[in-house]
Amino acid sequence: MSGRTTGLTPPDEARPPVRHPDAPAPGELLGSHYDQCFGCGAGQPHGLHLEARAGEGVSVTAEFTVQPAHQGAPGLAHGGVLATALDETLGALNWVLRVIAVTGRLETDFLSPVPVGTVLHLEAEVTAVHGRKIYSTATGRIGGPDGPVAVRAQALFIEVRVEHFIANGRPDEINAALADPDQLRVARAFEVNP
Ligand SMILES: CCCCCCCC(=O)SCCNC(=O)CCNC(=O)[C@H](O)C(C)(C)COP(=O)(O)OP(=O)(O)OC[C@H]1O[C@@H](n2cnc3c(N)ncnc32)[C@H](O)[C@@H]1OP(=O)(O)O
Repeated sequence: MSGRTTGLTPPDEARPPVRHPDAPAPGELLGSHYDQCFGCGAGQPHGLHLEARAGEGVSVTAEFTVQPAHQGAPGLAHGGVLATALDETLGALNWVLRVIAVTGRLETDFLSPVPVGTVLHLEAEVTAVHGRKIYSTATGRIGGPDGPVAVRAQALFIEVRVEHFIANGRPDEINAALADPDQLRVARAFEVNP
């Protein structure tokens, strides 16, 4: 037994999230955190190419269009792809907090099938922070911000240092990322956080 708490409900001592003073302005396009990311990278031909924007407070919005490569059943999005879209949108909250955090736990509800060709509109917000633990929620709506909710998630992200990636990533990709000035700029943007 590790004694680890696996609940997604913040403890009583958790505090409300704080928008970083240098966070991108509401409406600003956040860009990809990594060109080869399956969720947001332009370098992945069959990836989601999800585009996220900063929202008000500690929130983001995002969109992605379900492609034929994302099918799980004829004409319908794969559930794992939809979970990826939720995960990626939740990960984009890092830009607003200006911390680096990775998914520790992701609980997903699938409310209705999502056909190929759908523009999925996603919203995510941080609800509470406790130490390195970041509690957040996300929803995905069909067609736009007022469309019916098709998927939703509750998540726990854990703050990590950039060394997490250097220590665990495959050397080829790590070395390529370290040699890429754009990638270093993204990493440094988060490291300024006290
Ligand atoms: C750069 C951003 C990219 C964003 C892309 C989209 C998001 C992603 O998909 S990220 C990729 C998927 N996620 C991962 O690869 C993470 C893999 N997991 C890990 O590396 C580690 O388990 C990690 C870093 C999460 C936690 O390990 P570690 O740093 O040793 O922390 P640890 O001490 O175990 O836990 C810290 C706290 O979090 C809690 N915690 C950790 N994992 C979990 C979990 N799965 N469920 C619940 N609680 C957890 C612990 O209980 C502990 O709580 P407390 O402080 O109250 O005791």
